[in-house]
Amino acid sequence: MVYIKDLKMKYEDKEVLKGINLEIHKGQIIGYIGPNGAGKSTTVKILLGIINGYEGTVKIFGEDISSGNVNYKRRIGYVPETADIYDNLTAYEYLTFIGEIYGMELEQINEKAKKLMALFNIEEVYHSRISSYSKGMKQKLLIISSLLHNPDILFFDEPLGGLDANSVMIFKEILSELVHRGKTIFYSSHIMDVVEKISDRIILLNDGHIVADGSFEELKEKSKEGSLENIFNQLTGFNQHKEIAEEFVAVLQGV
Ligand SMILES: Nc1ncnc2c1ncn2[C@@H]1O[C@H](COP(=O)(O)OP(=O)(O)OP(=O)(O)O)[C@@H](O)[C@H]1O
Repeated sequence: MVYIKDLKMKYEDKEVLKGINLEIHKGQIIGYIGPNGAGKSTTVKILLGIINGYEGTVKIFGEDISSGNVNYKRRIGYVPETADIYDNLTAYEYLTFIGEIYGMELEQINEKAKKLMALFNIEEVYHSRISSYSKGMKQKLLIISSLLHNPDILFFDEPLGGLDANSVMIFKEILSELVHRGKTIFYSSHIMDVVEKISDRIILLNDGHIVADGSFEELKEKSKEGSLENIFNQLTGFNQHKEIAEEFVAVLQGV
């Protein structure tokens, strides 16, 4: 589904991706993790064709995305880390707009959208302006808009922001149901216990390189660490959380 060969990306002089190689197969949930600023969103944005100027080869559904053919985007769904949602619109208007971009029929969009809003318990705001939504309600709308056109690959960048515990449970079940039906999911997040539980394969990006790639069990065996959080700390060479926290509080107190 996704083929990445020797992917490099620079912003001005700053080298963010330093040669990434990756193949992702159908029906997998990939947990894509790494420290802040490691280049996770950059990778996703390259795959989505949002940013150019990279070096290397990127193929989606077997086709090189630099060919200029953007048809592959019809088969992709995306929940960005931060979304510029048109919040003067109502959900009805927004989802109609998104659905039509993907070539769906108005009636089909409306029927699906209403049902999905109801399943997420936000049907009563279908005709309210998005600006009046809570954070979690907006996030549910974003999730719905990424899935409405039934895409084959899903890119989720920190998708749980603002969701309550019940909705998180529903969302995790949705992911496993989608994967059962042959969808492929690329899931980038800092919430390690969720990544640990849902991912078939975990990829850790650090300093522009992939430093770990395997199932949670494989990573655990290799690094001899317990939780994914511990493995993350070990592989990114981080063990000063206590000292940093103490110093932080000392600075606050003017010690
Ligand atoms: N448009 C841009 N122009 C210049 N530098 C950028 C731009 N976008 C990202 N960067 C830089 O590239 C690096 C990687 O950013 P990116 O957003 O891909 O990281 P990330 O792994 O998703 O981080 P986080 O976990 O904090 O979301 C950062 O140092 C960031 O400052």
